[in-house]
Amino acid sequence: MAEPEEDEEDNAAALEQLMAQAGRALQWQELEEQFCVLAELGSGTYGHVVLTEPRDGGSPVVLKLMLKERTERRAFLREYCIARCLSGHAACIHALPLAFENSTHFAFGQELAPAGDLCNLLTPGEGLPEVLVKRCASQLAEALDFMHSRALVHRDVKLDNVLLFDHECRRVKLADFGLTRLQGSEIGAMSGALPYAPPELCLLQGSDTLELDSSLDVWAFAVLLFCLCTGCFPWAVAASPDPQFEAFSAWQGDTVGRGAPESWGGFECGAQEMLQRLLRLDPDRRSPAIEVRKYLALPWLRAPRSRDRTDGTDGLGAVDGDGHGGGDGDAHGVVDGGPQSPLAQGCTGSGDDGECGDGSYGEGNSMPTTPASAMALCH
Ligand SMILES: Nc1ncnc2c1ncn2[C@@H]1O[C@H](COP(=O)(O)OP(=O)(O)OP(=O)(O)O)[C@@H](O)[C@H]1O
Repeated sequence: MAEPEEDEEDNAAALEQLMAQAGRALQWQELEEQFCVLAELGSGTYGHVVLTEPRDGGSPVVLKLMLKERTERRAFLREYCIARCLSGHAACIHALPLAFENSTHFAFGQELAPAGDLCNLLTPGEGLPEVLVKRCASQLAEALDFMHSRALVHRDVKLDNVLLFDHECRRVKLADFGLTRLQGSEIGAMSGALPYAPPELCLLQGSDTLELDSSLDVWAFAVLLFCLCTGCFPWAVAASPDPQFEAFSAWQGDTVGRGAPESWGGFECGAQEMLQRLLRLDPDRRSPAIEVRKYLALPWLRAPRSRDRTDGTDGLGAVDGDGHGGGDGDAHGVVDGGPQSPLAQGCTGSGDDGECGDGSYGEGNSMPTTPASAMALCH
């Protein structure tokens, strides 16, 4: 059997080979000559994502345009090749065999996710109905399991990078493989602390590095699930002296069973256990993402909201007329500390001891605003 280092070298060599092939095949093409740009779907650090119509007919195509002045050729080829490799999975966005460059941009084609991303759907401070959260959880777990089985670590699991094909989350896909790297790669400290980053990454300083592992995605996935359930981040940063993170760490290490911190009180026992296992402080002890499947049949949230079905079955009840679950259509909302919903109340709990199994969390719980919940959920 091959040693892990040999596997890593083989994977790295295979990716290099794909990138070299893609680089040789890359054509020079002016965007406007071939495509009519219909709309901008999003923009990020490296460029824009636009909906286009090919001038010679055919279905609309999404193009991810990356500014050459901000994108190295290798980085573009890596993202394109990884996206193509993952295209075979139902829960990974499908990248088309279409890539080109011109004087200003690199570009590659993708299928259209007609309902935008998870930021469109989430009402800050409120969270989604449990049935929708579970649909997202199960599909994203499959996507991550697929990536991790191929030694790829996404490294940017967040609400903005989960694309929707309908407003009921029956089909969601993981996207944006710009930061994806092979397991075992050395990664450095981040410039800005992100709420999705695990403690081992938040601890890195200066020129410290970390060997990339799938457990990093698992942590971010669990933070994303918390956001979907509550409309709040569990903490601003997974490091001291963040008070929410410190309370969570104490709970994780608690041997005397003092119960969940306030912000975890709205989760049912099974969901608390699941999230604790995905958020083990020691990355070696973190569960794989696919473990969420074991918890899908259990209830996750204690305070059912009026727009939730109480039986937790797969027939979604009322979602607003626009299908956005009560949002105002602004894709990038902010948790503003204003009036909180019952789910958000469930998020910080009742101030009760948070013990599992007492079923004492109702809709009347007070919801203190926390620094973490006052952060922008999406960018
Ligand atoms: N295939 C698609 N269909 C519909 N919308 C899309 C698609 N791809 C991307 N978008 C939209 O564009 C946004 C930015 O896309 P993407 O994350 O790939 O770009 P990025 O430049 O890597 O962004 P960031 O720097 O924030 O990571 C997404 O959050 C989403 O709203």
